[in-house]
Formats: sequence, C-alpha cells, structure tokens
Amino acid sequence: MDAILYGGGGGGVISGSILRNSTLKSSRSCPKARCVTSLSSHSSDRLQDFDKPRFEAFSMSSTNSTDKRTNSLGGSYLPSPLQKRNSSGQVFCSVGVCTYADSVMDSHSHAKEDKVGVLLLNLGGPETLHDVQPFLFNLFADPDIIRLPRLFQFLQWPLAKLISVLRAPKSKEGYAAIGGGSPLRKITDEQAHALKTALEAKNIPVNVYVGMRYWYPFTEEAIQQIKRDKITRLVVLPLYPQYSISTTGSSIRVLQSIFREDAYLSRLPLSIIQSWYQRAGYINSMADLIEKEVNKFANPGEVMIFFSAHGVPLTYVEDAGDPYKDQMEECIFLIMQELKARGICNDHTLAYQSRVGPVQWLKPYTDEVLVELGHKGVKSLLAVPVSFVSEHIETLEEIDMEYKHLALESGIENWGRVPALNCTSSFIMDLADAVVEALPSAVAMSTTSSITEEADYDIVRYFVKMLFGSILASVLLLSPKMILAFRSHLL
Ligand SMILES: C=CC1=C(C)c2cc3[nH]c(cc4nc(cc5[nH]c(cc1n2)c(C)c5CCC(=O)O)C(CCC(=O)O)=C4C)c(C)c3C=C
Ligand SMILES: [Fe+2]
Repeated sequence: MDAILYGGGGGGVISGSILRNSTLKSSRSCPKARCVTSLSSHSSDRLQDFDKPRFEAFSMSSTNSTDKRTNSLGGSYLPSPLQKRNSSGQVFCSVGVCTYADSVMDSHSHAKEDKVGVLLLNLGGPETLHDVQPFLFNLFADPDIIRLPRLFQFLQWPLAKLISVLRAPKSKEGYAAIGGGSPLRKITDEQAHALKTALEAKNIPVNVYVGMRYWYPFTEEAIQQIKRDKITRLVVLPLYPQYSISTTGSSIRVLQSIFREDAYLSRLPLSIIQSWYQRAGYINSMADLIEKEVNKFANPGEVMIFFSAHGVPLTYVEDAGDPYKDQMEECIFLIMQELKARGICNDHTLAYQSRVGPVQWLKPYTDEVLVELGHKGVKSLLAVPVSFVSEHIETLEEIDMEYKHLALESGIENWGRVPALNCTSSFIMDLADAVVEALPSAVAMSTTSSITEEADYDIVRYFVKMLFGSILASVLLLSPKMILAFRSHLL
C-alpha cells in the first residue's frame, strides 16, 4: 500500500504505470525564452469545496523528427541550445513563455480594444484550522500529487479522503503555530495588487487575478471572473520560480482542461510563463535579500548559506522527467554567481525539505544536512527558502521553528533566515517585465476534438469511478490494519 502513495517507491510497481499515464513529454522553446510544457493525464480530480466534478482528457505528444515540435494542443516550439535532456532522453528547457501553433490558433493581435489580464497561479492554503482537512483533500486528490496508475485511479478520492483525515491533526498543529491559517492568500493578493500597480506605471492597464490550486480563490473562480470581465489577452504567471509537475504542471493542467472545454476561453490569446527562476531581476532580488541577511551576522564571511527548497518525490525527477531539480540547481548557481560578483564568496549548500509519506524524496534532506553541518562545526548558518516567493507554513513553521531548533541543538550557534520575496519592489518590477515580455506571444488555444463526445465519455467514467471508489473507500476506511499503516507514515 505504501508504494501507491506519492508515485511509488523504489520498487516502482506503481511508478512505471504512473509515468505512462502522465509523463512530462516535451518542452518548447520560444523566441524570447525557454519553457517546459507539460504533461497531462486522463484523470479527473475534484475540489471538495468547489463541489463540481471536473473532467480532463488531454493527451500531449511530441514529435522529435523535425525541427518544429508539436503537441496535441497544437503547441509548437523550436529546439534551443538551452534545452536539456533527462535520463529518459526527454527534452526540456529552462524557462519561458509557452505559446501554441499558429495552425490551430486564432491570433487576436488585431483586436481593437485589448483588455489585458494577468492570472497568478498559486497553491493556496487553509485560512482557518477548519479548512485544513478539506484543503488537504484537494491537494491529495490531485493526480499530480498522488500519481496512481490508470488502473488504480478510481482510488484517488478515497485515498485522498483517508490521507487528508490522517494528516490533518499534524498539519493543524503547524497552522496553529503560525496563527491559525496560511498567509498565502493575503500575500498573493498583495503581490497581485503590487503587480497591477507596476504594470500601470508602465502604461499597461491590466486586471490581475489570483487562481489557487487547492483553496480559495480557486483557479476555476478566477477564470469565471476573467470571462465575465471579457479579457481579450491573458498572461498566466505561476508563482513558482522553478517548474515542477506537482506545482506549475498541475495548475496548468487544470487551466488547460477548463480552457479547452469553453468556446470563449479556447479562443482567448494567452501566454503561459512556465518558469522564471533565471530571470536577472529575480536572481538580483534574491541576492539582495541574502546579502542583507549575511551582513547581519557578526562574522559575515563564515556564514554557511543554506538553500532549502521544497522537495518532490524522487520518481518525479528520475522517472517522470520533472525538471525541478535541474532548475533548482541552476537557480542556486545563478544566485551564487551574482553574490560572488558582489564579493560575497561564502560556502553554500542546497537541501530539500517538507517530505510527506513513505517514499524517497529528493535528497539531501534539510533536517539531515542541518545535523551534519552542526556536527562538522559550522557555527553560523543562513537559511534561504528558495522554491516559493511568499511566506508560508514551510518557512514560518518548518524552517523558523523546527529546523532552527534542530540546528541549534546540533551545534549551530548563529541562525538567520532570509525572508520570502513577498512584495519586494525589485521582484515585483521583474514580474511586471516578464508579463510585458510575454504579451506579444499570446495566442489562443483552440480545441481540435469534439467536446461533447469527450464529456459523454467522461460522465460514464465519472460514475464508474464513483461506484468503485465508494466501495473501496468503505473497505479501506473500515480496515484497522490499513489505518495503522498510514498512521505510522503520516504522523
Ligand atoms: C515549489 C513548491 C512546492 C512543491 C514542489 C510541492 C510539492 C508537494 N507538496 C506536497 C504536500 C504538501 N504540501 C503542503 C503545503 C505546501 N506546499 C507548498 C509548495 C510546494 N509543494 C506550499 C507553499 C505549501 C504551504 C501552503 C500554506 O498553506 O502555507 C502540504 C500541507 C502542509 C502540510 O501538511 O505539511 C502538504 C501535505 C507533496 C506531496 C508534493 C509533491 C508531490
Ligand atoms: Fe507542498
């Protein structure tokens, strides 16, 4: 049973099938920059608090035989020297603006009155302790978070229910320790407001929307508002600097599923900024924050700069071709290069935090490295959260409380932590520049297959899933052995 969770363990019983169903297929490079696009699966997911089943049926493929690559959404890209290959030979590249092939797109570039929208995508977080379990349900019901082989996908919701119920007490403790809820919505709203102001200062009037993946305001709600506002051009900006299947990939999958089922949205010109960790503005903003915090130590030169990134299960990177680890390492390299250029030549290291469940995650693990460094005699350490641009439970509770305590216990004497970028003005200015750069390449995604046929097929699948899911949920929830097995890994 353990192996089913989070994409399967070393045995790979589950992960092979998972990968066949939902694999990072290819990436596209666009004139301005580079990007990763994306994966998708024949799966459905459900938002417990957005009481509407959603149906998704994408298949994206790539043809590597010519210079111009395509996917089934009609996306195209030209190979770039900056692309990389993973161990399975899949191509991906670092960053950029994703667009779709001219052949199946309607360009609205001649529209008389452009009404520009920017959609910020983020994870979302529970606002009260009461929200924690349903929030966790939505997270674990995401097939990009718990990746089941097609045969077992009917288990997604019962498993999500079970895991969310078992995980909730531990999560609630964490949220209680940071004031009873996640600050993500508030900070993301502030970032949206600051971005709007920055774009208006550049003479680009925009509406900025916030769409969360697992909590309010859900991406679906934001998109409905975009429709009501009759936006004519949209830039999609996930607030994750580095691309992961589990974050940007998941959010874009939802977006695509909504867009392709809607006549207006499928004709709306859009640009998706898939990752932006190597933008000079972002790198400089991170370097500014680090430089400021390093200089607060009594002996700045001896501070170990400790980058701590949110982890992902190892199978995402090794089997599914998630570029997250590569992008993270490149990002850290660029930040350190910038710091060196400023004469800050401190030692640094990267580790991964926040693992959940019994499978292997990206290593080294933050907690283990902290203990090792303490034992090796490191006395001053500056923690730098690097996978997220707002304060959240992992910075405020895990780093500031748990890891700090562990570090001090292990012999580290001087502890510091770099704040998240939040609304740092140089960072917001850079996001505004990214939006401006993305605008000209906005083109519409149009559907190529019959929506009605797919919807009929999906409704049948939905009811079959519900039936089997309910039977299995009852069996699982009534099995004390199963509950014990989960408990030991989640608590
Ligand atoms: C780049 C950022 C993130 C990646 C990659 C990511 C992957 C990932 N996360 C989980 C499980 C959980 N994540 C939780 C909270 C959470 N995750 C991120 C970011 C990334 N997750 C953020 C910013 C937050 C916090 C939101 C907030 O409320 O402040 C949680 C809930 C908290 C907890 O119980 O620890 C879980 C669970 C998985 C399984 C995963 C990759 C597969
Ligand atoms: Fe997470």
